[in-house]
Formats: sequence, C-alpha cells, structure tokens
Amino acid sequence: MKLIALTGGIASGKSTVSARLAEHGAVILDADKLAREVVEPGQPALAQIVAEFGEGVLLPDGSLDRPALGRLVFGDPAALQKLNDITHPAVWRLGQAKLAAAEAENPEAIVIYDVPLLVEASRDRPLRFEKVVVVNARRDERLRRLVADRGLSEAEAEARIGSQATDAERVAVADVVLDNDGSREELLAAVDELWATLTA
Ligand SMILES: CC(C)(COP(=O)(O)OP(=O)(O)OC[C@H]1O[C@@H](n2cnc3c(N)ncnc32)[C@H](O)[C@@H]1O)[C@@H](O)C(=O)NCCC(=O)NCCS
Ligand SMILES: Nc1ncnc2c1ncn2[C@@H]1O[C@H](COP(=O)(O)OP(=O)(O)OP(=O)(O)O)[C@@H](O)[C@H]1O
Repeated sequence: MKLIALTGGIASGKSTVSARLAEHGAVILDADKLAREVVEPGQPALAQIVAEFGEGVLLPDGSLDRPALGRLVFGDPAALQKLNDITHPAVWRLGQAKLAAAEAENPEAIVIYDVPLLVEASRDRPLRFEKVVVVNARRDERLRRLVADRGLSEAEAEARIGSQATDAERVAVADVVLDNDGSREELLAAVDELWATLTA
C-alpha cells in the first residue's frame, strides 16, 4: 500500500482533488467522515461531548447538533481543544483500523488519507506517509466559497479558518503543493500529473 496524505485549509479544494484521484483508482479515506462516525449515537465520543458541552449539543433524536457544537467551539480555542481531545484520538484509531483493512484488501492500493487537520492533529503522532500533498488556495477565495456555497456567515467562516493551521505551517510539511487559485481545470490537470508520478 502506498499511503499519501492530502491536506489543506477549509474550502481549499481537497474534495475536488480526492474525487479526481478516486477516478484514477485511488482508495480514499476521508477524516471528516471518520469524525462523523465516531460521534454517532452510542459512540463513547458522543457521550464525552455531552458531558463536556451539555445536552444542548444534541438534537431531539439524540444525534449531534453539529451547527450548535460548531458555534460553541469555532472562535473559542479552549473549547475547541476540549473537543479535539475527545475526537482526535478516536478518529486516529478508526483511521488506523480502516487503513489496515485497505491494506489487507489490496496491498498494491494507493490510499489517499484526506485529512484537513493533518498539521493540527498529528503533532504528537508519528507521520508515516509516503508523500504529503497540500492544496492551497487564497484565504479570501476560501472565505468567499464558505459564505456563498456553504451558507456560513462571514464571521463563522473567519472563525473556522482562524481555528486552523496557516498556509505556511501546511506548506512546511508538504512534499507536493497543488495551487488552487486558478480554474478547476488547472487544478485537475495538476492532479493528473500527480497521479502519473504516484504510479510511475
Ligand atoms: C464541530 C463540528 C461538529 C462541526 O460540524 P460541521 O458539520 O459544521 O463541519 P464538518 O465536520 O463537516 O467540518 C468541515 C470542515 O471544518 C473544519 N473543521 C472541523 N473540525 C475542526 C477542528 N476541530 N478544528 C479546525 N477546523 C475544523 C475542517 O476544515 C473540516 O473539513 C465538527 O467539525 C467536529 O466534530 N469537529 C471535531 C472533529 C474534527 O476535528 N474533525 C476534523 C477531521 S479530523
Ligand atoms: N479552482 C476552482 N475554481 C472554482 N471553484 C472551485 C475550485 N476548486 C474548488 N472549487 C469549489 O470550491 C468549493 C470547495 O472545494 P472542495 O469541496 O474541493 O474543498 P475542500 O477543501 O474539500 O473543502 P472542505 O475543507 O470544506 O471539505 C467547492 O464548491 C468546489 O466546487
């Protein structure tokens, strides 16, 4: 198995990159999806979140009220730290298990771990990726996308971006940087080139 990390700030273009790599045959492991799995009703992380943040972060059906929790943590570094301390170890464990399963299924697979918080969440965990790919896009453009396409207020979008590592911190751990300030087509062409190097 070839394990590649794909990271980038919110709305930088990671999903666009991973979708293209999937078309080429890569296996995608999405940390945001893992983070949703570990807080499903019945999971220990959800109980820990309720103990920390109160019943107000639950919907009437007992599932997590994600916008409510987001409002509590983005913009409050201490609260975000508490949430990360609950979710990140669980995401990491589940990720390790899924990677082992992917390896068992196809030892030749090229696996892309799409992990928005690679820099933030792996400070105390060993990185064992063959390559780290970082997608970069201008902050103002990411902000525009979050407000226009994702329905966040400008303040909410700023708070999310501000909760994350900086471009410089991500570029510092990158083996490959994909610039996404141009068109989608330009990004896809760069991804196709990347795939060619991964499979060479
Ligand atoms: C706070 C929550 C409930 C908000 O949910 P929501 O559906 O609004 O956002 P979603 O989970 O789809 O995340 C969207 C993007 O927000 C950013 N983001 C999410 N969590 C964090 C975080 N802890 N720190 C900084 N940015 C974050 C990422 O860029 C992510 O791609 C949720 O993000 C969460 O549980 N976060 C903690 C777990 C986590 O760290 N997930 C990130 C992948 S490991
Ligand atoms: N070069 C581009 N030109 C125009 N729109 C783009 C470009 N790249 C991505 N987009 C659009 O910007 C939005 C964010 O892209 P994408 O979902 O790939 O980012 P992401 O990094 O996965 O986001 P998130 O961190 O929120 O999961 C999407 O609506 C996507 O279609």
